[in-house]
Amino acid sequence: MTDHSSQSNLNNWKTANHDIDWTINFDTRTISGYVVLHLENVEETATVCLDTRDLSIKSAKLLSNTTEENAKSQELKFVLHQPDSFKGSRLEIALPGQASVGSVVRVQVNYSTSPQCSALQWLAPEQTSGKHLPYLFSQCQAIHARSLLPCHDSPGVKATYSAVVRADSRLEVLMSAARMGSEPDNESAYRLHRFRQSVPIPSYLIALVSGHLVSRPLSDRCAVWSEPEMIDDSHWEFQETEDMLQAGESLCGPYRWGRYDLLVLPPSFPYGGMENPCLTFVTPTLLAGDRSLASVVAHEIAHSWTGNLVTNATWEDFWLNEGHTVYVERLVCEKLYGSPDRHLAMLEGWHALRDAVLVARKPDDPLTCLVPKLDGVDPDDAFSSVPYEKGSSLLYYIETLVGKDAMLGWLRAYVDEFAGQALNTEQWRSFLLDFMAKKSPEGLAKIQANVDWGAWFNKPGLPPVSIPDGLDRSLADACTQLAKDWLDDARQDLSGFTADAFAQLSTKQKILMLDELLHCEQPLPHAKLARMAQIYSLQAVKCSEVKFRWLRLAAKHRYPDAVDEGLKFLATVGRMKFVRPLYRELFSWPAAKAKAEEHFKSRRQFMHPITAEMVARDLAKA
Ligand SMILES: CC/C=C\C/C=C\C[C@@H](O)/C=C/C=C/C=C\[C@@H](O)CCCC(=O)O
Ligand SMILES: [Zn+2]
Repeated sequence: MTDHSSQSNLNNWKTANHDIDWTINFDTRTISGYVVLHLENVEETATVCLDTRDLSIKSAKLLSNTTEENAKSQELKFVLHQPDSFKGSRLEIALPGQASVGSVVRVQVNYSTSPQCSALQWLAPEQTSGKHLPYLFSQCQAIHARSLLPCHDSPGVKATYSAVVRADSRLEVLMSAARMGSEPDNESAYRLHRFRQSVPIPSYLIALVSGHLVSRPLSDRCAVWSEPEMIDDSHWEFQETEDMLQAGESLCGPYRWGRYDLLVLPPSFPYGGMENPCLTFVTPTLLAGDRSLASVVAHEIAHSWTGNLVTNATWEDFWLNEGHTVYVERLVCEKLYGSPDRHLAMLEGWHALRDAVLVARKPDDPLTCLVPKLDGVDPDDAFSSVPYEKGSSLLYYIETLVGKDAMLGWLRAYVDEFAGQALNTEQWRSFLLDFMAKKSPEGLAKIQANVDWGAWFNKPGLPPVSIPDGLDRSLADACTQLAKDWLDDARQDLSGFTADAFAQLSTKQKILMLDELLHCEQPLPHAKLARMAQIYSLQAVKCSEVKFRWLRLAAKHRYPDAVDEGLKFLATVGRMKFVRPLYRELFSWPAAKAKAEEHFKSRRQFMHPITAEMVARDLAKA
């Protein structure tokens, strides 16, 4: 298997387990310690080559298989190669001799991270809600784990892990693993925390957080964690978590991870959610006050099967993780909120796909293929809504061909077949066709007659089938009509527009209505924007998704208030889904560019390193 995003010799070894020992130093903003890799040779070699980025390697040792002999463990020679433009530096460790197939070695690497570690954001107390203790959190997907520990940093490599983490005794420490207790550290003023992840996971799912954290139970197996200041709102917002988990189990089988906890992070967290096993990380922008954005939790729950159990072998097959997870997310939400909600979500998703393909990129951009070539491409640069929405559209299209019962039967069989494994798109297609041949020959015939695999997998731009054409629009029509009224009304007098038409829409409908306006090329005069802002109170709206769309719409039509309002919003959120499009719109507006550039440069030090890097790349292209 070739993973263009890794420089390790992962094909020579099977990684069984990582033993991690970390000490967190908030003063130097580094983590120091070691990792022991338990490796079984699968192809003869005399080296262990690992992915690293910005790590300071102290030593490498070959551990004996008995603890008594460890004292005599053998120092190993190593070379840390020059860094690649985005893959980091290969760590080449020389073994004392050729390792033969089937032999097992335990290699310990002692190292420390850099303050510039791309997987970590260090927050000073003033950047937290509580303002009196520091905070640290990780984000490893796609290829940032290598800045946290030397490893075979590829999603096709799955291993268990154990961890011992020492930290300031005033702080909690959590990981993407079961908590195995904590105690005062004998040798320091730190507290020592123990963790165990017994389900093999890829390195991108290793996660760490340390801060002033408290928790509230949501069910026997679910809790929500956050800083004390956010725990009440978080506990209310995510009350549906256990229901979503049970809905996921009814679709995909038993939940295999033990606990399902949620962590609500500080505003700088770059994504809506991250499916770290046992401890999903979510952005505080989900705290809408009406549970309207809880579908992100349904998404992260769905990853417990599609992505975390059944995993893309490389990042070129990212749609296997995200397309399936969006498809399952919307089936989960259908069980909680009904079928019209599922179709409304698919219509909203189609807007996101159009935006990704026609606005953020160009329709012929090879990175808008469902299965892009990533040789020489940083996965962070390739990231977009395409694998999520073109991928889930393909699955929904197949459902319309074979019927929902056959599709749900396939989904469960797919999870059962590939749980614990990683696969690529060709393996996915083979399994689908084999399953249908056995269970639904008529469905197979429809797939073979209608699905143009080459167009779906390898053609840039929108898919060959327009999904919205066949959807239930019962919740969408009011949104589309209101948007059309604003666009088509030629009167000077706008008093006919009242607050009620918008107020009676649900939050999800308001989001769709604003997307209809946003993705229309018709001009929107400033008088209309001013009337809309006034009667819909858009400057004061709490829901981040509504607020973002309003600001983007206003900036797109060069409405002057959008500059200061937009920059004020950008100073409060770190979610790239909002930050990048809004900065891009302001960077593209000649009258606003200098102010937006200055704003970014002044904010950069407080931003997550991934977000800061991606906005800098957007600015360079502006
Ligand atoms: C074709 C793309 C190939 C590889 C990209 C893989 C990872 C990209 C890296 O940037 C990590 C992405 C992590 C995403 C985490 C959560 C998302 O599911 C949600 C993003 C949108 C949101 O904020 O809601
Ligand atoms: Zn996802």
